[in-house]
Amino acid sequence: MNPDIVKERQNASFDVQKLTYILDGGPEKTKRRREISLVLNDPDFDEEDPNFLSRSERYEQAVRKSAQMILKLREYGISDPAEINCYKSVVRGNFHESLGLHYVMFLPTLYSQCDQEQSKKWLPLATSFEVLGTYAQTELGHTHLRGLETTATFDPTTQEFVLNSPTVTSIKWWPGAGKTSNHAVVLAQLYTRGKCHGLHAFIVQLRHMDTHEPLPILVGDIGPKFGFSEVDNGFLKLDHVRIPRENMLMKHVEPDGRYVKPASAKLTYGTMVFIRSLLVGLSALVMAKSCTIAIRYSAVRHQSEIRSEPEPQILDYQTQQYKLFPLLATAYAFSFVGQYMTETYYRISGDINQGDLSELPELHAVSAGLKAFTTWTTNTGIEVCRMSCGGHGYSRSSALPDLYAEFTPTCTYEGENTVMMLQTAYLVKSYRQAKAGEQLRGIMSYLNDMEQRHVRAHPASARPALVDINDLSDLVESYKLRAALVESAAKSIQQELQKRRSHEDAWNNSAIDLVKASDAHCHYMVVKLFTDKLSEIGDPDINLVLTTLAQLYALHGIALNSGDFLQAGLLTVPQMQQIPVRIKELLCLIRPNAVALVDAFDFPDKVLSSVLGRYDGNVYENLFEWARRSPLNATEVHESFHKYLK
Ligand SMILES: CC/C=C\C/C=C\C/C=C\CCCC(=O)SCCNC(=O)CCNC(=O)[C@H](O)C(C)(C)COP(=O)(O)OP(=O)(O)OC[C@H]1O[C@@H](n2cnc3c(N)ncnc32)[C@H](O)[C@@H]1OP(=O)(O)O
Ligand SMILES: Cc1cc2nc3c(=O)[nH]c(=O)nc-3n(C[C@H](O)[C@H](O)[C@H](O)COP(=O)(O)OP(=O)(O)OC[C@H]3O[C@@H](n4cnc5c(N)ncnc54)[C@H](O)[C@@H]3O)c2cc1C
Repeated sequence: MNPDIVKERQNASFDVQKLTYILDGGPEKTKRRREISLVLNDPDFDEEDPNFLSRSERYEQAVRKSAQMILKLREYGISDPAEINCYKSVVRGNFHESLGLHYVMFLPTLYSQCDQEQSKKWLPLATSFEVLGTYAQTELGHTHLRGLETTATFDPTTQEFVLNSPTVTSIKWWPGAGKTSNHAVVLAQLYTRGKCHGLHAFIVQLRHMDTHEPLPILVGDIGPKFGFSEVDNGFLKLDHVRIPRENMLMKHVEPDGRYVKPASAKLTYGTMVFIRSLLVGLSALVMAKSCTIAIRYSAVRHQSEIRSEPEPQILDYQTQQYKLFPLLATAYAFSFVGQYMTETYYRISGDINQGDLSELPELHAVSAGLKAFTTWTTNTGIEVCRMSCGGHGYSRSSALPDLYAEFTPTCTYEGENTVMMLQTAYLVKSYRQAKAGEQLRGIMSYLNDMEQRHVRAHPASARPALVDINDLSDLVESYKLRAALVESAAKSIQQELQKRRSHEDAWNNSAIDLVKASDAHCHYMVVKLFTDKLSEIGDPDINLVLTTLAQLYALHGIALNSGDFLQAGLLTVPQMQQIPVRIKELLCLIRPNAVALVDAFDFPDKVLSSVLGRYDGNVYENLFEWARRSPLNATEVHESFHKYLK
């Protein structure tokens, strides 16, 4: 064990194990997660570092691993979805799996959109992996749902739907698993009795069940990407492909071609809401991994000098702390927000299953906003962690380049982030309702205060600044008032409308304000949820260290967005000047606990797959050992010497 890292752990002021329990949701859950993690010792999962393999080898290794996982899950009798998730995330490490779409999109779509008869037919096939599915929605030319071109036309004479990609732009593009899957949920515009009824989901067989040869359908892999090398993101061109009427999910078309309207057309989009909710937790996980790597490495890396003494640990540099500790605070904040998002998703989707759709718009708005907010922040954060590890951070052995490449598409898939932020129509709507005197419920209820509390932009001089920057509840209140930026967005739309612009143009001309408002709303939610969580934590040592992190998260966010807080008169200039001073104090308070705080995330070394983030801190000898395994070192003299240099 590296002596620096040993010393760091001795300095901790709290019980790391107890904090792990809080993050997992209780000691029982930690125990079970650790039991599941023992799978890492299974020699059947031994594999070559994917960084040393070609794309095709990576795909093959990933398929083998996916197949092994299925067999092992059966062998160990793991069937609880949360446990399956935990198992898979341990085995997957930092990469994705070829069967990912089957688990995260195909199966959930079947679960939520099959009727009884369909469930009976498809669920056994899909859960036994005879049917391997993907989710084919996006097209070469469009992702915007109303713009999708693929059609499904009902033919009552044969009781079939005819699926067609009429143009190049209508070819399905990006559905994961172009080579792996034999079925797809295809999203297509439904036509019956000559009328279009919008987007609906259909189960389409793509490949022969025995030979895996494609049916008369063009299907394949779209080629190498920035990351996702384990995944065969695919293309799919359907040329008048016929499927039985029973393959339409939720069966909205009667045998005579009559269309039966669903309770809400948006229920077809349910799987996207599900994944967006999950991505909040994924952001927390990846931010936690990145911080673990960068902070452990910073504790063992010595460089340069502060005083004329031996070289200090780079973690002692104030600038290094300023790079990493706000991200550490963010990882904790997002962990608690992820827990909230999961609970909220299951609560509201439970109500939806019972026929109560009243909270669907809020679930959509919150999951879209938090997905965008947390993935954007994490995306930037991973890169800061990589840079903070200097040259060794650039090596694939650090895992940080892979974490970035695998995570960055979360800002794009499942709804491009700006587009998701623009789903703030709900915010503006809520604002208008609150202004009209309606009492809002749930997370939007802060807008009820609008009129009474005059929550709106004021010049600094007009508002007495009562904020104590050391008091978290005051900071939460300031974020809440800043979230009233939605008022500026609503006003901008109003002004545009007064200029006789159409509603659509008024919206587009206010889009920057709308995204800002959405961002401010999400930021408020994160600060509030982090602060609320503190009241549940009884252990005084842990409460203290997490309070320090929450303060840092809140103050750092204000420092980055000082213009908003000053403009709205929420803080005065002298208070603003105090914030960097307080931030520096908080960095000093966090410093002795930094390694313990990342240890509490409890990532086994094999899951981190990072030479820099090793628990034992023995970085250099392992870096050397990793480099020696590079395929270029397989021979002492590379063949290119004989071919070209000699
Ligand atoms: C843990 C998981 C880990 C890792 C994952 C691993 C592997 C997976 C890897 C990759 C998977 C990627 C899969 C995909 O990307 S699938 C494709 C995803 N595509 C999108 O997300 C498309 C994004 N676009 C949209 O969702 C829509 O186009 C839109 C932007 C939302 C606009 O919708 P639209 O209906 O066309 O038009 P509007 O007029 O704007 O909306 C009408 C109305 O409906 C409301 N609305 C929209 N969406 C929803 C919804 N999902 N639920 C509820 N309500 C919705 C909208 O707010 C508006 O409401 P009004 O009241 O204003 O009418
Ligand atoms: C790794 C990966 C896996 C994927 N897996 C799947 C899958 O399995 N199945 C599937 O169906 N799809 C999948 N996708 C597709 C994914 O869902 C889309 O790429 C995503 O929804 C974004 O759409 P787009 O690529 O068309 O971007 P565009 O919408 O073209 O975005 C390009 C730019 O235009 C801007 N823009 C677009 N519309 C607006 C607007 N209304 N207002 C303001 N700005 C706007 C965006 O902000 C962005 O800056 C995957 C994508 C990736 C990268």
